[in-house]
Amino acid sequence: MSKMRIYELAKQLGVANKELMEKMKSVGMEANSHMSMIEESDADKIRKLYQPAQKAEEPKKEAPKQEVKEQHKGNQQKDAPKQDNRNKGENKKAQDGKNPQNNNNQNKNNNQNKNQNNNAQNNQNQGKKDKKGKGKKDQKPRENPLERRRREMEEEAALLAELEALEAAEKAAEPVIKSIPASISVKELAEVLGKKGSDLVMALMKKGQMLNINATLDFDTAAAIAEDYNVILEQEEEKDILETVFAEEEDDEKDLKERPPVVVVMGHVDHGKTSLLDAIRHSNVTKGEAGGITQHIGAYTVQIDGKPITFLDTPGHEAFTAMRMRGAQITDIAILVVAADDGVMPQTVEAINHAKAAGVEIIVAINKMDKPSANPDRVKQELVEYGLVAEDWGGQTICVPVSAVTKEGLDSLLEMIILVAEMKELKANPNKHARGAIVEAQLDKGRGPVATVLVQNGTLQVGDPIVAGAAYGKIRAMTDDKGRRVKKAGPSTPVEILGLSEVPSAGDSFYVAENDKQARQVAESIIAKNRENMIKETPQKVSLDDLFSQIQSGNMKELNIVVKADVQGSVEAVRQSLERLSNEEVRVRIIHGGVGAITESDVMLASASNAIIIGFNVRPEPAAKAFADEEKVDVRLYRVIYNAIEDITAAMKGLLDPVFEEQVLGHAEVRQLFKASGVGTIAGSYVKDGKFVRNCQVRIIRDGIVVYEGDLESLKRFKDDVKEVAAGYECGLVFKKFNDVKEGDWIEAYTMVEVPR
Ligand SMILES: Nc1nc2c(ncn2[C@@H]2O[C@H](COP(=O)(O)OP(=O)(O)OP(=O)(O)O)[C@@H](O)[C@H]2O)c(=O)[nH]1
Repeated sequence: MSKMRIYELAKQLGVANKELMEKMKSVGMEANSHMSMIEESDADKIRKLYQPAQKAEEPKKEAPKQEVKEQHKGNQQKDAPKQDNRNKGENKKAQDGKNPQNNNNQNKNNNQNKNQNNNAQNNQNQGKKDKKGKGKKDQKPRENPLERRRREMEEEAALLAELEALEAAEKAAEPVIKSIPASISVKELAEVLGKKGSDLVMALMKKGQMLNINATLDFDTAAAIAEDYNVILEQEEEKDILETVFAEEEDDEKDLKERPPVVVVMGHVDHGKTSLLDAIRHSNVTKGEAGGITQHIGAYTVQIDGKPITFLDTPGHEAFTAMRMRGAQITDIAILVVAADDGVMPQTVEAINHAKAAGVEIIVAINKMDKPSANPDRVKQELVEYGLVAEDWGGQTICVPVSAVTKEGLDSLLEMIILVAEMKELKANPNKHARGAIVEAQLDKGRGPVATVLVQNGTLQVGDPIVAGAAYGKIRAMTDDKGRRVKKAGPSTPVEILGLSEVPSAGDSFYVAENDKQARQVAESIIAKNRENMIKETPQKVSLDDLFSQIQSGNMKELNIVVKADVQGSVEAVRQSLERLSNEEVRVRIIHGGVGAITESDVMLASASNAIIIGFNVRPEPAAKAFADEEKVDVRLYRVIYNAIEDITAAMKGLLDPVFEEQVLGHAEVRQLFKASGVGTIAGSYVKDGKFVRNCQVRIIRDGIVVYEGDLESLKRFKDDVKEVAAGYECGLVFKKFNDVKEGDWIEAYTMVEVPR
């Protein structure tokens, strides 16, 4: 055992927890609770501190009990030793310090002892002793045998009572160990301690703790109270509600049917994951992606020679490790894409590690073979270092040279996937309630929460009541990856579902409940638990500008952040990247992450927990913005994750550059759209507040989400270009390179102004 709890050591050493903790503190060790763990080496040091004292005490502690027991035995057999032992028994009390008054008698008794011993042993030599004159001096008046027997019996009874009392006392001194949840009411604690609630309240009051019977105590407080009652509390392990309610029974072999493999494509940024998947499904996703980086997980099934393969498209940038991890955990095979002209890169290694950790089979696709600088041997060479030895090099790793551009090698790659899948004998039971994972989820204006899910076992059906974390609901509609309405989805099938009460988190498991009521109840208990945790985790305002000075002055040990983003995947990505910035001085902690606009409740949480708010592709609701100003909550808005990471890194080092801050000029609502040849779409809008000026910058906000950010191409009143349009007037807005504006869109006009730090 390399670690132990303080109370265990106290028990070993036979000392009170408090005393031991004091001792530990006196030698500079941490000892905040008797439940704390300590290293065995520290325990040893403490043992040494107690050793000399213990050695001296040991015989005192152990021997008496032994002797009392022996004496009892002896009394029943022999005469002389009985007397001897009884005295020892009495001595023991004195030595134990339980009967200090006996100390005075100790010597006397000892003497008596010795003398009586002598008497007993030398009865036969009485005459001899008398001659020497010793026996004569110690001789007692002769006792009547009946009286002697009565006296012996009385002594025996007294000794037995003493022995019992001793054992009872020892038993009582041994602390009782009980388990409680992470928090408990005073009343419940009293029950655990075997006390009346009112008695415990009184006892706490005497100690200056004014608590009523329904007050909730956290674990540490309850443990400290329990210690006074010689009860050691252990915290019950928290069970995952979902896993408890939906514990899965193992499937019968006969119910299992073959299922398609779930394949994830991993690899370093720009090594061609998206292009490869595109080539496989003959579509072209790359073109639609903002900035060329895949930011949302996708899932779809392709049929290869009549055999289905489900692909999960995972994003490539390091910031998306979280999403990739989830991808790896719900998949059977990982295609590791390595560009032949670039070789093994940091995220290649990361991907290898994730795949290995998840026990996923790796197939290497050496991509970009069409490039003249392609060097597949170098890739194979580099992979060896990570335990992947190519088959043609005598190893077990399948490596397929491919080109997403020329499509060379794609057939071999797919063949290999099918081969590996067949070898793995992937099976599931389609004839039961479904369970699986949320691959991606977002809020859709018209449809509500929309989630892409992957069924892992069972069959998911329209109408099923499901739970995924705090989200629950009856499945209203299901769409497959080709956008077709479906009624059922079996194992390894990705589908988009509608009907959830809220947006679940990507990576959450989902379960089909027995009925709507069960689904709601389970989700509600999860919501209650989350709320409880959130309240617990709050207290102590910070802005990025003064972060460094706060860290320097030692006031800042934790940088709390609330993250809001357009899709759940980005929340997770931002969370992962930011938490990784933690260093020795300050821990970066994401206290809340969610999808959608920044709301008043986000500001409230940030204010209460001294957090800053990071918005990624979202804006604050107007009321939330005002509230944040009032509460002095620092709200930072970003379009790109890198910039958020850069800012926070710089702030932590005190290196934030003087920045330009945007100044909002006004807002307008789009009321009618006009098309004009040569101009594009003109958004007939009404300026609600502030003003719009020529050449200002604008962002188009739809349901709290920024759908466009850029320059205002032209500002019109009727047919004329104007310099400025004030609140209460209509105007025509044309956006630079953007025509997808819709009626009801909210337009924010702003300009950048330099602000001194
Ligand atoms: N010549 C050549 N270029 C390729 C090949 N595959 C991908 N590319 C190019 O490499 C670049 C990156 O490709 P993507 O498919 O976006 O790479 P990715 O790994 O999905 O990148 P992220 O989504 O940003 O992580 C693009 O310019 C592609 O056109 C290939 O086989 N040959």
